[in-house]
Amino acid sequence: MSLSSNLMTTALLVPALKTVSMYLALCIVVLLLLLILNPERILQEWKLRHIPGHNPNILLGHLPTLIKYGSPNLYMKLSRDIGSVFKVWWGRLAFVVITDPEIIRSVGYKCMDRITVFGALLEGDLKKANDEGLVVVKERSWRTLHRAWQPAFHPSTLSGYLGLMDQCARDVVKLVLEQAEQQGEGRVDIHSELGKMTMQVVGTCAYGVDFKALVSDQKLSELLSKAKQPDFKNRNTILAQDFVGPTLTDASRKVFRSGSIANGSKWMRINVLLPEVSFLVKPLAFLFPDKPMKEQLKARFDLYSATSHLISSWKSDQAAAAISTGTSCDPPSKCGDPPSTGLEHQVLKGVNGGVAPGSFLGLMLAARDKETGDKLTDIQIIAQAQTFILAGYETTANALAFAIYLVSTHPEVQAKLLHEIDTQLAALGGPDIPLTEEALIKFEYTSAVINESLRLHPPAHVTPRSAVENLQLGQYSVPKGTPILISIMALHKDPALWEDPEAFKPERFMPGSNSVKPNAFIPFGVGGRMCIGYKFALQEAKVALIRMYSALTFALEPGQVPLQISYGITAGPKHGVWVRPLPRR
Ligand code: HEM
Repeated sequence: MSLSSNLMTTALLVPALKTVSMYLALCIVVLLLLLILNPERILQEWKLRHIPGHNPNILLGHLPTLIKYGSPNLYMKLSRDIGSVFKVWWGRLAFVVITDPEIIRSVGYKCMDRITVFGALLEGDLKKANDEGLVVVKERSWRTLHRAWQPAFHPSTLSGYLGLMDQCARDVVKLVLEQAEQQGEGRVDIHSELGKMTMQVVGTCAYGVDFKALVSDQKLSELLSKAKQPDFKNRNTILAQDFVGPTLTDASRKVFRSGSIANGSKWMRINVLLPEVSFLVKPLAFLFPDKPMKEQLKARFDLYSATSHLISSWKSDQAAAAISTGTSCDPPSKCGDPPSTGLEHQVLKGVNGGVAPGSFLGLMLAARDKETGDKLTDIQIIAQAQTFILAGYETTANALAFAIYLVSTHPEVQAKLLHEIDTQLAALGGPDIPLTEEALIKFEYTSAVINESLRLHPPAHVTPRSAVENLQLGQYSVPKGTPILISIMALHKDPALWEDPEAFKPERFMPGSNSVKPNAFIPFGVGGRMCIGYKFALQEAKVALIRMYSALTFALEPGQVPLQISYGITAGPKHGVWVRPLPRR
């Protein structure tokens, strides 16, 4: 091309480019103006104008501070600076945060729906399996589902879980020693090992099959890599036997890791910042997923497919059993029903030959709507099974890891704990005696240690609600639909409610102490939507501490005080809790 034609092209192109960039700049300005002047945002700001709060950035709200300091730390600061009702902007959406015990109680009882604006970016069945689980579901379906869940936490069912919990706690002691010896030069991340234990417990209770989650890291990665080989012979049978536990442990961990605003996909943050253009953000996120988004989708997919695989195996086992016993199987869909309902459900073989009570899955398959008599749909069942695992695994593992961290940094507490465990076990007949419900009641200091850890480090540090009607929050009124956040952490560390709130003092929770004010301690939430699994979690945590401290103490590896915590959907140790297990016997 000659020089003159080059010059001509440039002369034509430059003004054209200038026009395009001016046009683009104009579009951006208009978009920004539309976002800033967004009527919904302005209306929300107007309706909540009387609620105190720090001035937000016009586009980002308080997001940078929330991410930098961790949301509960900001709520605690604002609660001290402003009072027990204040406004925080998560990007372009204002939440009213409450930290007063009476206001929290009244909201907990009145408001039965959670607001779920920070849900993962999901589509199709993965979205349904998330949205129809008991934690997320709206009030109307919640009642039916809540009724279906209840028998799983009936006192008689809970005592049936004791043998399994006890066996898993003994097994984790062995595993911790093995891991420390073989792979960690004497050190081990106790948080990770406890995660395997809680997964083994919830998984086995949920499905009634040995979850094989309590394995070494090396074995876990071997199993996972085998699970990924598509042409593995008899994959289906082997999956249920060997891969489900490890696959679900790995997937659940990743759901939490990449599911938070701070550590999750940039698309999630954009979605929070620009809810007005969510219809654009979602398809873009699926077209150009970043690493955390890919991790989240893969983990959700694994969780979904492993769960639905187990449900179909469960159904075909039931069908086979029905045929072999000559039970009617007509229509064929009836074969999917579990053999019994309610509390008299089937007793299944649990971990290591121990007896686990009837599985949660069995309950879900047996559940019928009280009014319509309808069964739960397959997707509803998958959603509940998935919820059981997600809600019960990470929370309890975090609670136990925090307890071990706190005990290891407080020798005087450790001495009292060891004394109680040794004396009570000796009185019961020796360290290997199986634990019963009556026996557990006697471990009062162990319970106090768990409660005080849950006060200082509540794994679920916040719980959301949506105002069911125009509400009065102390001196402030808020309109129907206002998103509300109950800050459990701020309540648990309120200096007006707790003497020396940052100190670890299990004595506060000992019988006879009057240090715990009414409604000031709510690690499991409050009202109708309080944690349905709290007794299960407390029983599991107590058995685990008794078995672990009966056999071991833990020396904290240097450089971990104060412990770094990551605040996402739950609060958990950011880099684990690294300890040297020291055998006591
Ligand atoms: C230390 C362990 C645990 C902690 C700290 C914890 C904490 C919580 C909190 C704070 C809530 C929200 C309550 C509210 O909004 O008022 C909740 C809800 C829930 N938790 Fe837990 N939880 C734990 C263990 C478990 C276990 C073991 C399970 C089941 C196996 C479970 C299942 C659930 C379910 C299904 C909900 C939703 C209840 C509903 O909306 O009706 N949790 N949990």
